[in-house]
Amino acid sequence: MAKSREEILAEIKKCRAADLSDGMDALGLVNKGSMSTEMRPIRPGISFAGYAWTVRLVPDTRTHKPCETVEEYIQQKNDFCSDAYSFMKELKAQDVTDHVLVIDMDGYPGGVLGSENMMNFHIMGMAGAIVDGGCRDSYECNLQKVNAFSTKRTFHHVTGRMKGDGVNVPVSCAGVTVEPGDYVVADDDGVLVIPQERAEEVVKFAQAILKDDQEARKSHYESLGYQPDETLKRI
Ligand SMILES: O=C([O-])CC(=O)C(=O)O
Ligand SMILES: [Mg+2]
Repeated sequence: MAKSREEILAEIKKCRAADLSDGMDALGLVNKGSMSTEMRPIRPGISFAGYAWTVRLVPDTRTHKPCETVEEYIQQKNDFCSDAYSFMKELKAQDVTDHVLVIDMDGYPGGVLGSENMMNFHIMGMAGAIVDGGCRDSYECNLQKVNAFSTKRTFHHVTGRMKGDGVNVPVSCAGVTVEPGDYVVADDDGVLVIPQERAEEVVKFAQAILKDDQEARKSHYESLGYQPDETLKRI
């Protein structure tokens, strides 16, 4: 009997991106879901997996007007925000537990992810966020231990630079086409996207690869007198 999405995700979470990438190779899906090496975690040690919840942003043709008052600036920023962050309305209306926000902005260095909204995504139960674009407020994001990957780090705001162009549509993120609901796996090695229709098979190979690796590494730990750690008990 085919496994449920929840069962598949639970199994994916136990594997490393490396095992799942090997599983993709085993099916002939070589390099198919591999995001570009520019896509990096904002600090070492972040690892998560979940269902893709996609957003596409495109360049905004309007530009910032010089403002004379703070009120004028805030008004302008809010107008731009309602376009760039129009996806927030849909996000808030849905159960996005265990989902990964995948934002395609074609590598533009606008800071769509920041220390405020990343905490908001965490509160909503999202596994993490990935952007082919910018993350800002890096110091606070790391202090708060939020799960962000990006191809750029920046101080730029996204507003007035990008605007919404669709949610839960197929997107192209760091070289990979991501369909809503695909499995997104992120760890220190990078980001891998597993097509939902092949995930169960990928996991089968990945588990066998991981099991072999655990056994080999366990015996190396013994030879070197290392204490076993959690990486020997993933499955
Ligand atoms: O304010 C924004 O839109 C982006 C940002 O810096 C944050 O979420 O902290
Ligand atoms: Mg901020």
